Amino acid sequence: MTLTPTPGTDAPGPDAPTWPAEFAERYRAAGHWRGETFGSVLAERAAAHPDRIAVVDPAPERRTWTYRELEERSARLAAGFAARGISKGDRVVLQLPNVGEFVEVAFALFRLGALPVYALPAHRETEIAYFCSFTEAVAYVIPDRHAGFDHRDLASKVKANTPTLRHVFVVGDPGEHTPLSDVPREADGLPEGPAPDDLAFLQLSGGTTGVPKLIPRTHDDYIYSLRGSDEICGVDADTRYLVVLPAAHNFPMSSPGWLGALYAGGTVVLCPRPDAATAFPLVAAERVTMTGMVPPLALLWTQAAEDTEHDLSSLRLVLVGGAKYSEAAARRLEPALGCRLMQVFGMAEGLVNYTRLDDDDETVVTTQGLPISPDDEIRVVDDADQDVPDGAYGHLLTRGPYTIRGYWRAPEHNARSFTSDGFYRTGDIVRRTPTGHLVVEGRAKDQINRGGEKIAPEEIENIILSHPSVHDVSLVGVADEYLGERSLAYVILREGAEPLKAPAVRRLVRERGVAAYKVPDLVEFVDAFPQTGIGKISKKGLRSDAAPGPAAPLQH
Ligand SMILES: O=C(O)c1cccc(O)c1O
Repeated sequence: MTLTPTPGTDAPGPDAPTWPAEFAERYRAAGHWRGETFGSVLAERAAAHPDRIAVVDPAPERRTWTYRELEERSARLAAGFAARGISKGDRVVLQLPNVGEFVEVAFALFRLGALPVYALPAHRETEIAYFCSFTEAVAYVIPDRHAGFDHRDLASKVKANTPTLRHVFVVGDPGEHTPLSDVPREADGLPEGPAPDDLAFLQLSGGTTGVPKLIPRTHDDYIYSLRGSDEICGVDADTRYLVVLPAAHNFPMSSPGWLGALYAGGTVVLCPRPDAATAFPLVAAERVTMTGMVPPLALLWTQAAEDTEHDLSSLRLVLVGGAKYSEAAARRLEPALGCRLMQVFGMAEGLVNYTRLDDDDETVVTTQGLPISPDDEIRVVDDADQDVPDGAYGHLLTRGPYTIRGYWRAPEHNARSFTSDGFYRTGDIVRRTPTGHLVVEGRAKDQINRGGEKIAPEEIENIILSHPSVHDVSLVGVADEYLGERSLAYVILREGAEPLKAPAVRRLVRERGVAAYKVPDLVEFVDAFPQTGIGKISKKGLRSDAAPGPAAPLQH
């Protein structure tokens, strides 16, 4: 692994903790880490079946990339990036919707060993400015406009404030920036690529703190999770995987996702929007066999499929995960969509669990599955880190061949989020069934899971606290039939301060420039928060005080 000094600290140190040598040796000896890189995998697939379709981007005009085209175009783009001064280890914030260029740029960066930082299309100035400055990004890749938002203006503002940011590449009309299509497609000049144990990219953590943490994944570890996922889900060269969720999310990327489909030599179909009206005709036209989605979307698809004219008969498997999926909803999916359901419980930090294709129906609708790997170590512990018996609820800790040993440049946070022997504290409360399947009961970490989008309350509380009329605030998740949870801000106003109304609180958050899914769904003004024995705010108390209300619409 290439280690670069951490700026701002005296001691040069690794950007992220990695696996101790004896673990790395064990994972190699077991055949988990095979010395592949994303560049080598794509080159092999392109050599083996150059004319097979790798990527389909159906909108607005159908475009396809064969394996040969994807490999050639991404290698030439990599050389073009290199000619523009982007090198191995540099960070590049990648914020594209589900378009073919996402795949092409990602593979160009993989080939170069530059690290994509996967921003979501929903991220706005606050998040993007932070990703660019914290990672000292040298480039930022955007669409011109997407979902009614002009990303070029945002890029101009961020570039003005980020000294390291030298390039903004735009897919589409560039405005004052550089069109991605202007990057020279060089035939040679491609420098040596990364090693298999080098970092491949930085994924975003759902987070529990004021700012999101970055998750460093290596070629070795991520490719192992793809191979394992492919095996479990039955992904092969005939798989046609529809990317319904934003491609930057870990779930549609790797469980088994678009990267899993490409690893197996299958075809990736990019869905521009996740709604059934957009996706069903694509499933029919492209003969899609597999996809993955969050529970609220699975519910919409289930309802829509019960009365559709579109031919969904090509679908074999739908994966559902990312948030709580009710047993009742899970029972309806298979008959409605006419395909197999698989529950997946995963995290961008690593560990991914799947129910299995040969699990009985009861297990599929009531559990969140088994880990990918026999070398995934699972501990379920009490508050004192003592193991609880099987069947009892406890904190889920995990360590293994594709679970990180620490976040990127976050030593203090790492000391809290990992045990001294390298187990990641997931923050989830689970129990294990006699077959080893995990059932997720809830979470201990301070995080809201809004239909699969994770919100760190602290980040939003800090914004609301900046208002002069606000004395204190607590953002909590409240049960929602449709999203699983939505967010409620309890606000205590300062005595004698200008009164504040709920829409003003929501506007304050929105105008700070954060992703729309983080804007509180509900705001309530209270005189005091429920207190616990030790006087700290009880988020749990707040949650149980809040009555579930009517379902909110899903925001794309
Ligand atoms: O982050 C997640 O919620 C998630 C869910 C399912 C599968 C994954 O890989 C995930 O990262």
